[in-house]
Amino acid sequence: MLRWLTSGESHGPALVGVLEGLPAGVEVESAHIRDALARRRLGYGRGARMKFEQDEVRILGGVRLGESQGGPVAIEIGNTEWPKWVDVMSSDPVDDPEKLNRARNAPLTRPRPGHADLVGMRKYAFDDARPVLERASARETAARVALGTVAARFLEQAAGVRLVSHVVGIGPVAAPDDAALPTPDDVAALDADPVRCFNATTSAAMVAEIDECHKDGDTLGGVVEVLVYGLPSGLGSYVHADRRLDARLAGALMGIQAIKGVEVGDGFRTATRRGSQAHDEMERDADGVIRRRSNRAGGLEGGMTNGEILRVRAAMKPISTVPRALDTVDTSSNEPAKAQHQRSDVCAVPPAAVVAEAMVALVVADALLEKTGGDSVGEVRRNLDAYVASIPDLLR
Ligand SMILES: Cc1cc2nc3c(=O)[nH]c(=O)nc-3n(C[C@H](O)[C@H](O)[C@H](O)COP(=O)(O)O)c2cc1C
Ligand SMILES: C=C(O[C@@H]1CC(C(=O)O)=C[C@@H](OP(=O)(O)O)[C@H]1O)C(=O)O
Repeated sequence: MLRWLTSGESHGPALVGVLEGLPAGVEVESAHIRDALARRRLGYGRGARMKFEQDEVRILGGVRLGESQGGPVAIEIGNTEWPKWVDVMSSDPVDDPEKLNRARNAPLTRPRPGHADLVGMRKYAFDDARPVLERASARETAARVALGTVAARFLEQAAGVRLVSHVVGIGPVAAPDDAALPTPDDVAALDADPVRCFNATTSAAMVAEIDECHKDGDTLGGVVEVLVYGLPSGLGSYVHADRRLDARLAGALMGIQAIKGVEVGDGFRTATRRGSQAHDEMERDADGVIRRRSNRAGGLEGGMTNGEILRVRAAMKPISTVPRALDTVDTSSNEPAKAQHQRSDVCAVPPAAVVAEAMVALVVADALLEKTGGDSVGEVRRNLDAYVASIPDLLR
């Protein structure tokens, strides 16, 4: 079983992620994590913070000489902006009140509709939204991307499984339904696209939409898709609700800040079709292997992978820190007010795709280990090969 946890605040000294249950022998170095974190910072429409803040990666445990050792992997992501926040975000009490008497520490009492501010203040009995937004912030997703990178490396090395994430919609601009799917060979091109979109015409329209929205003092959401190539049949299970891989993927994706919907395969579009047009008909190929003529199911049937490309989508709502601020109530005076706004992303859909990819990697790596067991990459690979060789119709 693969378990993971993150800790840390948006303006704290560092985030920390811990991944427990990873087999020994996964080749992973801090440079791999640094590269993945750099991909999470990409994306047209991100706010000023992405330009000046840097991630500082340190693997603290579980990896020796570039290989996982079987123990929990702990990764620290330091924040170069920490010196500005040393007093306001100090974990120990600050003796000198002057140090806290700064604008940066002024209580935030104008909660943003759509953010965690108001309910977080009520629930944890704060009279300031600062501690709420510090932990609700998607800065935390940097730790998830770090852990997901380790999971993805495990998947590739143990099973040849590779992931791709891309953006299929920003606001009203959507990639055509019949657009070609990007493959793992297209990842460099996706990283180079300003909005992580595989279709040049759609990408240009998305950039224009972000520009328009920025001009209007508004924000945008969108839809991301994660594809997983090379999965064997039979990860997950139909036998109980909490073992269904579709349910586990949906939970993991919904756990990302601002994700409000998840689709598996053609998802909601499938609900509009007749059965004859909704499923993936089977046939035997020349080698006797049972293949599908289509992949509307997105590689999942009965809560299990079916050997086709896994395809899941997640819908992100528009950023709630709207520059042209929304109406709220000041919790210190109870008077009507405009919601707090200093700066914000206009659109964070491209980084959300990278975060979604990390979450899918963690869930799929967990499901692979559940199927194969194994304490080392070699043992996982042997067990997987033996299982695949035993599937009757694959005739191996
Ligand atoms: C990559 C990423 C970047 C985000 N950037 C911002 C931002 O700059 N401003 C903002 O208000 N919300 C941003 N969000 C969304 C908030 O974190 C999220 O709306 C908030 O935590 C409340 O959670 P909920 O939307 O799931 O209800 C971002 C989310 C992601 C995934
Ligand atoms: C820092 C990151 O994203 C932040 C997520 C976020 C939020 O409310 O979720 C709000 C913004 O931070 P601030 O309000 O300080 O400008 C984003 O920059 C990051 O992704 O690394």
